[in-house]
Amino acid sequence: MKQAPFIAVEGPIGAGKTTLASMLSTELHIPIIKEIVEENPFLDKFYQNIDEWSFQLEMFFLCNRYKQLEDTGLQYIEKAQPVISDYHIYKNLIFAERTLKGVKLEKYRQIYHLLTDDMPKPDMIIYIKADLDTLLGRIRKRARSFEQEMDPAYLEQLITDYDNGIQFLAKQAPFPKILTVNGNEIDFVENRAQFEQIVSDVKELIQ
Ligand SMILES: Nc1ncnc2c1ncn2[C@@H]1O[C@H](COP(=O)(O)OP(=O)(O)OP(=O)(O)O)[C@@H](O)[C@H]1O
Ligand SMILES: Nc1nc(=O)c2ncn([C@H]3C[C@H](O)[C@@H](CO)O3)c2[nH]1
Repeated sequence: MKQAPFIAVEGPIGAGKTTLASMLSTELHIPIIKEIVEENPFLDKFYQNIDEWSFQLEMFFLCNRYKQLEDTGLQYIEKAQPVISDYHIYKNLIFAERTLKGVKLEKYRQIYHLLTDDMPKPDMIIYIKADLDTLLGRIRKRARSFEQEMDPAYLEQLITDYDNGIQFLAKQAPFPKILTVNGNEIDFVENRAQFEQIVSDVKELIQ
């Protein structure tokens, strides 16, 4: 593993990615790249009508993340500086494969590969796994209005899609190290010892 790792925190909606990435960034003194959520003009509409708004939403996420990844490459990776992100670019495809169909999915796949195949990829993924009840509880607690009517079946499918997606990524160059965190049982927010165990696992993997 490199001395200046590119770490991505992943997991389905509400798993705790931003929370854990922020805590690790502070603890390890590594700059963080965070997903932009509030300025997204399509999320609200998407949750009201997925079929109608999915292409616009997926393209919006892809363009934003492409720009962030481009900047991350220039500011950190090319200068051999460590960085942590609260997502992996591959999540675009995980979601798009679930929300798009037919010609739009095919067009999206082509654009996704064109934009991202030659971009830097994380060398470590912290994968927060959590079951449906845990995620629904966290989404409720966070209380973003547009997420409150989310269909549990959509979230349940994404849990499986994430398992498959992370397994796929583990086999792709640069063969990222995967640290799986049990988000049902490990409360890195309230339990300091559990958070410190994650920090220690991360340090061991990035040595
Ligand atoms: N391990 C945990 N124990 C208890 N609460 C948690 C834990 N992880 C996250 N939370 C809480 O759950 C909510 C969701 O966390 P967060 O916003 O970090 O999730 P996320 O994975 O980044 O979500 P999204 O997929 O929407 O970007 C927050 O209110 C956070 O405080
Ligand atoms: N459809 C879709 N595609 C994505 O790439 C994507 N990334 C995040 N999200 C949703 C999850 C949270 O509600 C909210 C904040 O993460 O946005 C996405 N939804």
